[in-house]
Order: sequence, then structure tokens, then C-alpha cells
Amino acid sequence: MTLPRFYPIFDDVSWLRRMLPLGVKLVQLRIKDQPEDALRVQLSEARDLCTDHGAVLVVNDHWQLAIELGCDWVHLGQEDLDEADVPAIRAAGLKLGLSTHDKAELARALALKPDYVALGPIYPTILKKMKWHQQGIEKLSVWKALVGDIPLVAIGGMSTERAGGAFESGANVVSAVTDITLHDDPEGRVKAWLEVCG
Ligand SMILES: Cc1ncc(COP(=O)(O)OP(=O)(O)O)c(N)n1
Ligand SMILES: Cc1ncsc1CCOP(=O)(O)O
Ligand SMILES: [Mg+2]
Repeated sequence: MTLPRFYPIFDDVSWLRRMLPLGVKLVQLRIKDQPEDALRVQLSEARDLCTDHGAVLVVNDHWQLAIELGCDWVHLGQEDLDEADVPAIRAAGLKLGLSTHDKAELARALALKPDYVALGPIYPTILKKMKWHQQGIEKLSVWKALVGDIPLVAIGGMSTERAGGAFESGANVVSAVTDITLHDDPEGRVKAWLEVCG
């Protein structure tokens, strides 16, 4: 499967309203700590916006709502996997992206036949506290050799300047959060990302 090479992640559907018209074709909604009714509103609007713009929406964490709302993709981390019903996700026809940080996690992920594998943080990230400091760009080549044709997503501390190196090292997709959301000109940054990712 070929995924768009640029994969921004946002924490509110208002970002999708701003960024999808610029040409973003793959986006994750990563919302933490919101009540279920608010999540339902956000995810429903995000689903419809992505349909209107021909973009792929990936729902982070909230796999039951993603099923209920007819979304197409979910992203789960290793801790999410402890709780998630992957057969139910698959039975509902959703595609699945999985986080990995070491070889044991990668083996667990590959056993679930994911639709992409993410490796991170490639560089230090300021978005959240992680037990993994930085994986380094070289690990992308090791991961690519292990995942084969499964798309490989590079995440963590990525920027437009660092994207080329990640692609050269084997990433198929590069994901970013704060490089966009904390930028003085987020729209301008997204346009630069779209340029860099072709
Ligand atoms: C593309 C992508 N890669 C990794 C993550 C992190 O997922 P997870 O480990 O479950 O952590 P949270 O994002 O849920 O805090 C991701 N969301 N997307
Ligand atoms: C959610 C997540 N998972 C691994 S790194 C990361 C954070 C990415 O954010 P940023 O692009 O701002 O470093
Ligand atoms: Mg998660």
C-alpha cells in the first residue's frame, strides 16, 4: 500500500479545518483527556472533512469510537494494544498503524499484520515524556529491512529539514506534531512539508 509521505498529527479538529484545504492527504487526530461525547463530535467532523478532501484520517487510541463512527484507520501504541480488541478492529474493516520502539515490540506488531509500522522517537521530542530518548536515523534502515513492504513511519522530533534524511534511511512516511503546531506560521510550515515530501 502506498501512503502519502507527509503525516501531520493534530489534537483538535480545528487544525484539520485549516490544514486539509492546503493538500494534506494523511492526518492523525490525537486527542487526549476529553469526554466521550466531545470526542464523538470531533471524530465525526474529522471523518467528514477527510472524506470531503480525499484524505485519510487516522484515529489515535479511540478504536471503539473509530469503529462506531465508520472511520477507516486507527493508530495504537503498545500499551493501547494491551487493552484493544484487534480482531474487532479488523472485523470492522479498519486499517491499523502501530508504534514500535524496540525489536520485541516490532515482533509483536508484525504478528498483527499492521498497515504501517511507526518507529520513534527518531529525534528527541518535546511533545510528551517518553522512556525512549532518541532512536536515531540509522535505526530506520534496520526497521525497513525488517518490515519489508509494510510502510514505515518516522516520528519524533521530525522537521522539514530532517525529513529528507529519514526518507533516505528507509522511512516511507514522516510524521510531525510540534514542528507544525508550535511554528509561528503553521500553514506556511505545512506548505513547506508538502513541498519537501513531494
Ligand atoms: C504515527 C504515530 N506514531 C506513534 C504514535 C504514538 O502512539 P502511542 O505510543 O500510543 O502514544 P500516544 O500518541 O497515544 O500518546 C502515534 N500516535 N502516531
Ligand atoms: C506521539 C509520539 N510518538 C513517538 S514520538 C511522538 C511525538 C511526536 O511529536 P513531535 O513531532 O512534536 O516530536
Ligand atoms: Mg496511544
